[in-house]
Amino acid sequence: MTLPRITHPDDAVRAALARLADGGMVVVADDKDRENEGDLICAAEHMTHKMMAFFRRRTDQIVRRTGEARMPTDYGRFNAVCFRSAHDDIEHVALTMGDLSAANASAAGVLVRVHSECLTGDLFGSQRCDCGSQLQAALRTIAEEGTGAVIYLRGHEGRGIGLGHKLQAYESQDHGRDIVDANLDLGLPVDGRDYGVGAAILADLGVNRIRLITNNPHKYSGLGGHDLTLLDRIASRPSVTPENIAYLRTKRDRMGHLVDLPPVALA
Ligand SMILES: Nc1nc2c(ncn2[C@@H]2O[C@H](COP(=O)(O)OP(=O)(O)OP(=O)(O)O)[C@@H](O)[C@H]2O)c(=O)[nH]1
Ligand SMILES: [Zn+2]
Repeated sequence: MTLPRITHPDDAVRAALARLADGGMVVVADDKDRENEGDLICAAEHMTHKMMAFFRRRTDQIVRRTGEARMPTDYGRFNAVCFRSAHDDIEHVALTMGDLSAANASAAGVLVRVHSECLTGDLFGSQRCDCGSQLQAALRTIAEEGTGAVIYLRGHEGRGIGLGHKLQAYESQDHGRDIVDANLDLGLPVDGRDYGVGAAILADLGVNRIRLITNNPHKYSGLGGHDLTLLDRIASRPSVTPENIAYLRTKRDRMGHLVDLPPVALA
C-alpha cells in the first residue's frame, strides 16, 4: 500500500476523506499530549465482512493480562502468564519458556501446544482420555527444546460442553455410545470449541509463527484462520491403554484425528 505524502494538516484531512470515500480505512492518531492511541475508522457503507474481521482482530482487546510469575515445574522453568477473556471473564494461562521473540523470528518458529482444559485427565490422571499425557509430553518437549509455549484454554472442558455434560457423555459411553453420539444424544455439539482466545493470547505473547503440537486437523485449521502462520504440525503420540483405545479410535475414525493406533484391541 502506498501512503500519500502529507505536507500540511489540511492535506491530511483531504487524503483521509478521499481514502474513506474509496472504501479504505484510516488510522486517526492522537497527538502526544492526549491519550496517545489511534482510532481505526472507515465509512459504514463500505464495510465488508473482511474489514469487520480486521477491525475486531486489531482493535478488540479479546484478552487482558492479569498476572505473571515464574513457574518452576517438574519439566523445567516456565513463566506463567494469566489472561482474562473479555467476552466471558474466563481465566486462561500460558506457560512460556525461553526467548519467544527470537524463536518467532527464526525459520522454525515457536513450538506451541494449545491445550483444551480436561480436569479429569489433566488433574486426576483419568485414563478415559489422553489429555493428561499429551499435556505432560508437550511441557517436556518444550523444555527439551528450551523455548515454546503451552496455551491452556479453560472453558474448553468436554470440547466446550462443560464438565457435568462430559460426565453424562461418559455415562452413556459406558452403555455403548461412542464419544460423538454421546454428545449428540445430549443435544450438544460434538465439538463447540473456538480458538480465537488462544490466537489472541499468542498475539499478546508476540507469537505468530508456530509449530503446533496436535493430532487434530480442526484445531490446526481453526488456529490457522487467526493471523497465525502455521509452519508445521508436530504429532502428539497418545499413551494407549485398554481404557482409552475405543475413545482414541473414535477420534481417529469419526473426528479425523491423525493418530497411529494398534490394529487390535488391547487386553
Ligand atoms: N464431550 C467429551 N469431551 C471429551 C471426552 N473425552 C475428552 N474430552 C474433552 O476433549 C478435549 C480435548 O480434545 P481432544 O479431541 O481429545 O483433543 P484435541 O485437543 O482436540 O486434539 P490434540 O491437540 O491432538 O490433543 C478436552 O476438553 C476434554 O475434556 C468425551 O468423551 N466427551
Ligand atoms: Zn481428557
